[in-house]
Amino acid sequence: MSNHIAASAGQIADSVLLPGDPLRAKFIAENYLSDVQLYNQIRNELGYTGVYAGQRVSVQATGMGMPSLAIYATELMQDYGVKRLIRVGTAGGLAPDLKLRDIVLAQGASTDSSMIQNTFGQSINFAPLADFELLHKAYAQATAQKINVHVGNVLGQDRFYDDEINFQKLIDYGLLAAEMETPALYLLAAKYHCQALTILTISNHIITGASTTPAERETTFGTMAGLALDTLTK
Ligand SMILES: O=P(O)(O)O[C@H]1O[C@H](CO)[C@@H](O)[C@H]1O
Ligand SMILES: O=c1cc[nH]c(=O)[nH]1
Repeated sequence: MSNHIAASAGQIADSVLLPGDPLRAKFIAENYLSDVQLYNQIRNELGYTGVYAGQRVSVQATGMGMPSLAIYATELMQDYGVKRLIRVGTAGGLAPDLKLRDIVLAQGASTDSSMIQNTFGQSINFAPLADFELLHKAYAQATAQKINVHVGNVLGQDRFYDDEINFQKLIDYGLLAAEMETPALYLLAAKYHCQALTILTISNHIITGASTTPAERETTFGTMAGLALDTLTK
């Protein structure tokens, strides 16, 4: 057991999906995994281990924002020896060509969080990057399954409600979408020499104001979850 995860040694697989929402963890475990064991209910941040395509995989909710994700990612890698982590999250679209339910592979993650500066100091702007092997596999799986994906830089922002941020400037510099966890995930994966990737579903568009319904989101989460699981196991 770690500070926030109740699993005993060996109960968590080497490969883990990381949704922010605990109910998304439950949805993935119930609809995609067989032989499922619930290993964590602390704070309702549900964690499950099961089997997908003959391989053990876990799914662990992280909560919202980098401080929360950092707790789960750190404990998974440091205390449970997890090696591969794929965040499966929602994001607000920024790029004009992004449509609702599109999928984004986060190649890099820009941020206004102080977490990078707290790690490296003021003079280094560390670039949080996806693991190339996972990114390449996810892209290949998406292509084989005719899932249209966008690949590029995303914003991991500290605040969901942020009146100060200049989204237009970020769009001008090619950022695709905004979410709240990926820079911390990529930073910590680098620290622990693990592989990490974020796959995002566009749940709303920040500029146009378009938004999906909860029911629509559930189906699209399925596409993202299947892609992440295939990336980890095939
Ligand atoms: O859907 P999840 O994975 O929680 O991700 C996005 O949704 C939350 C905000 O509503 C933030 O956590 C953001 O990153
Ligand atoms: O962080 C997020 C997640 C989904 N949609 C947004 O607009 N922001």
